[in-house]
Amino acid sequence: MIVTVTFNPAIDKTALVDTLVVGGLNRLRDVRQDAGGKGVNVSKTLLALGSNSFATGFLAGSSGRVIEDSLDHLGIENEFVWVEGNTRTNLKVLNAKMELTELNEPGPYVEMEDVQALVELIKKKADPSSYVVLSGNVSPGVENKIYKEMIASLRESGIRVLLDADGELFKEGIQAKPYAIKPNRFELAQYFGVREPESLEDTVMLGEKLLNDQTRLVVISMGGEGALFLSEEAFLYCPVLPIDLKSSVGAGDAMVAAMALGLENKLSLEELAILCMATSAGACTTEGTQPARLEVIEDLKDLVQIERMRG
Ligand SMILES: Nc1ncnc2c1ncn2[C@@H]1O[C@H](COP(=O)(O)OP(=O)(O)O)[C@@H](O)[C@H]1O
Ligand SMILES: O=P(O)(O)OC[C@H]1O[C@](O)(COP(=O)(O)O)[C@@H](O)[C@@H]1O
Repeated sequence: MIVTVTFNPAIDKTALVDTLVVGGLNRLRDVRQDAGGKGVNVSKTLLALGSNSFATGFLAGSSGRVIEDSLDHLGIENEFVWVEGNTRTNLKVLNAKMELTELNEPGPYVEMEDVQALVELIKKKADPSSYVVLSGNVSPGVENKIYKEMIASLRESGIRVLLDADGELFKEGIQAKPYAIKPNRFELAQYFGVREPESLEDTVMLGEKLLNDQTRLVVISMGGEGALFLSEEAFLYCPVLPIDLKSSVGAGDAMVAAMALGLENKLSLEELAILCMATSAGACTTEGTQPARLEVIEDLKDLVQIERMRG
């Protein structure tokens, strides 16, 4: 069973504008809403891939109900800890050049006792065969060391964690050596306090420093430049797939879903890379944060190219 944990879910509002004017009036078109937040998107993608998951985290107010209803409607098993306030709405604006501007709200306040309730819920659902996906930002009130503490505590119960976070959450979380991680190139550089590496070799050099006796899989996503897959088995580079881009929001989450499924199904690194590339490219072919249909993902798999950098 894959358990997805979203501390700070969101209703994702995606809209188009010809040119985004900072400090001026912008009239949005093609506005659409999706139940989102990183873990929620991972669960939705897993469903598209034909896999069940259990979605949990924090929800609040009427926006929280919208997300819960959406998961129920899709048939995704879920149980959230309910807190005061209202789940956030995040605005994603794409201009005519398909450049994305994201405006993410902070989300409702969460007390430490709510975090305790969440940890108990996760432990009730997960067992040593489970992968727990910890992804995204946390709500105000939650400390940056939370993922680090949760990874350590889940490990005591034999549960493996896949971490997808940025900034301090990532920095702290890494210290507890999660089983798998998916930084993008910016997050990787931020972690090491360096400028974004330009070459694949330099990116690999940073990424391999994060592999260790417990962190067995490092996937570095590079947006329109593809992704790197590092494990003790091999180091692989996959160039980006040629697709008709609709929205890249949720592409990272799609990749995380494919990683979790690949690990659960014990795929080889090469098979896992193919699934990740096809699933994330598929997410880019849909509007908003919707995952692609399984047939689309299957077709995209044929386009994946793999360059072996080591192993
Ligand atoms: N324009 C694109 N065309 C095809 N695939 C893409 C595109 N943008 C992203 N992807 C795929 O999605 C993956 C994750 O995207 P990325 O933007 O790196 O994630 P994140 O949102 O986590 O930063 C990429 O590694 C790539 O496989
Ligand atoms: O928790 P954060 O870091 O604020 O990110 C939340 C946002 O990320 C998303 O999950 C999309 O993430 P990706 O584009 O990285 O896949 C949106 O659904 C959501 O609004």
